[in-house]
Amino acid sequence: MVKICCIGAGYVGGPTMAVIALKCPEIEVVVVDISEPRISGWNSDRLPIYEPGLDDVVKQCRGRNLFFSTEVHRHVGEADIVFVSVNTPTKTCGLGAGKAADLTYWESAARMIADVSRSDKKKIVVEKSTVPVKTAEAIEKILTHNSRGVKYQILSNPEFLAEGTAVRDLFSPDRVLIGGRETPEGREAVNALRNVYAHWVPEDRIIATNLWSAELSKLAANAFLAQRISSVNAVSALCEATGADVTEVAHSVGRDARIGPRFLSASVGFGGSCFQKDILNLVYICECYGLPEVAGYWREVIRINDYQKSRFVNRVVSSMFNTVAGKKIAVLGFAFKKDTGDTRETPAIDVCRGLLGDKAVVSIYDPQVTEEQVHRDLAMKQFDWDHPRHLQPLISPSDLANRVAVVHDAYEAAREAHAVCILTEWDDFRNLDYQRMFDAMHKPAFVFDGRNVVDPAKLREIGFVVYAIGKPLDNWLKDMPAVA
Ligand SMILES: NC(=O)c1ccc[n+]([C@@H]2O[C@H](COP(=O)([O-])OP(=O)(O)OC[C@H]3O[C@@H](n4cnc5c(N)ncnc54)[C@H](O)[C@@H]3O)[C@@H](O)[C@H]2O)c1
Ligand SMILES: O=c1ccn([C@@H]2O[C@H](COP(=O)(O)OP(=O)(O)O[C@H]3O[C@H](CO)[C@@H](O)[C@H](O)[C@H]3O)[C@@H](O)[C@H]2O)c(=O)[nH]1
Repeated sequence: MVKICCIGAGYVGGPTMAVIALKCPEIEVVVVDISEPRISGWNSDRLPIYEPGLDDVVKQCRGRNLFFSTEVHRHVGEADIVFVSVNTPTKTCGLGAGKAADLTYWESAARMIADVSRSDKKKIVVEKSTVPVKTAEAIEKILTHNSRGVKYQILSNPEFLAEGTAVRDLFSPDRVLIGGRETPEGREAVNALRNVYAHWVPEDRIIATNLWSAELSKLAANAFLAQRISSVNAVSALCEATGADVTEVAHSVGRDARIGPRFLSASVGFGGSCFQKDILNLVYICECYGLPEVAGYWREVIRINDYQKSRFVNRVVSSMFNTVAGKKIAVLGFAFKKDTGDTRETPAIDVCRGLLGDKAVVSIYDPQVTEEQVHRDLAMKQFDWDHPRHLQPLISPSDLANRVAVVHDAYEAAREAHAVCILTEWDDFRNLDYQRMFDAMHKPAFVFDGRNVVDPAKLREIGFVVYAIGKPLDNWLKDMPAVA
C-alpha cells in the first residue's frame, strides 16, 4: 500500500489530503501537525476549519484510510510520498523583512524529513506550500546533504484551491501542476504523483513542467488574480468620480472573451493569507534578480489594495461630518470572504483599525468569526510595509475591550449605531431587514457597502445615506469628498 504523509494540517493540508483519501481508497493518507489542538480538531466532530462540504468528505474516510496525528516523525519516516504544506508567511524581521517568504517552518520540516527517513528506499517530497522560485533546490540540498541512503526526488505541486470553495476546487480543479527534475528519476516521480491525481482528475488537466516553472506559476497566478481585483478597484474610484457604475463597467469589460467575467468584483480590497504575501514574495524575488521595474509593477497591485481600504475608511469618516469619535459603527462581516471563518489579512482588520484610530466604537458581527479571534486580530502587530500610517494605530487592550464589541447578530450590531459597514459578502447580508435596522439606528443613518451586496436604491427609499463601492454617489457624499 502506498503511504502518503502530509506535514501541516491547515487550510491546504487538511482538505487536500481528505480528498486524496476519498478518491484513492487504496492509499493510506496521514496528516501530521505539531499543533495538538489542530489535530484533535481534525479527529473530532468540529473540524478546525470551516469549509462547505468538508465534514462529509472527512467523515467518509477518517479512520478508513485517512488519519490525523501528532506522531510526525513516525509517519514521515514510513511514507513513500511526503507532502509539505506548512506555513510560509512573510518575514517580519531581518533580511527581506516585509517582503520575503519566511521559510523557517519549511526548512525545519525538510530537516526533520532527513532526520527520520532511514531506509534505502526512494522518497518523494512534494512542495505543496507556496514557496519562492528555486526553493526546491534548497530543499534538495538539505535532504541530499543529510541523506541516510534515502534517494529523494523533489516535486513542486502548488495548490490552487480557494477558501470557501476548497472541496469543489479539489474535486474539479482547473489544473493540477506538477514540476519535477527533467531526469529519468524526476520523470518517474512526476508520474507517481500524476497517478495519484489521475484517480479523479482528467489527464489533460494534469500539467507537468520543470520545477522552476511550477514554483513560479503559483506566484504568477496569484499575482494575476490580485491584479484583476486591483484593476477593477482602481476603476471603482474613477466610477465614483464620474457617475459610472463599476458593476456595469465590469460586466461590459468581462463580456470580452479575452478578459472573462471572473475576479472583477470591486470590493473594499482583497484579503486572505495568500495574495499579499505571494505578491510581496514575487516583488522580493524580482528585486533579488535585479529587476526593479518588474518588482515595481507588482508592488502597485498592493498599493492600490491599500488605497482602496484607506479610501473606504475616509469615505466613512468624511461622510459622517469628518468625525466618528464616540459613534457606534456596526461592522457586518470580518472574515476575508464569505463561507470561511478565516480572518488572515482580512480588509476588515485595516478598516476597523482605521475607524478605531478615529475613535469610533465598533460592533462586529460575523457568522463564523469568534470574539477571541477578532480581538487577537485587532491587537496583533502587522508588518507595516507601506501601509498608510492612519491605518496602523496601536490599539491597547483596554481600548479594545471598551471600544470593540463582537455580537451574535446583525440587528444587535446595528442597534443605536450611526452607520453600518458591510465588509464581507455573506449571502445573509443581502436579505437582512434593513428597515428594522434603520428604525433602531441614530439618524442620519448610513450604510457603507464594501462588497456591493445591498441594493442602494432600496436602502435610500428606507432613508439611509448609502455609499457602495464604485456606484454613483448620493448628493450627501458628493458634498463631502474623501481624499485617500
Ligand atoms: N490557505 C489557502 O487557501 C492556500 C491555498 C493554496 C496554497 N496555500 C499555501 O499553502 C501553505 C499552507 O497554507 P495553510 O493556509 O494551510 O496554512 P496553515 O497555517 O493553515 O497550516 C499550516 C500548518 O503547518 C503546521 N506546521 C508548521 N510547521 C510544521 C512542522 N515543522 N511540522 C508539522 N507541522 C507544521 C502548522 O502548525 C499549521 O497547522 C502556505 O504556503 C500557503 O501559502 C494556501
Ligand atoms: O472579484 C473578486 C474576487 C475576490 N475578491 C477578494 O479577493 C480575496 C481572495 O479571494 P479568493 O481568491 O477567492 O480566495 P483565496 O482563498 O485567497 O484564494 C486565492 O489564494 C489561494 C492561495 O494561494 C489560491 O490557491 C487561490 O487560487 C486564489 O484564488 C478575498 O478577500 C475576496 O473577497 C475581490 O475583492 N473581488
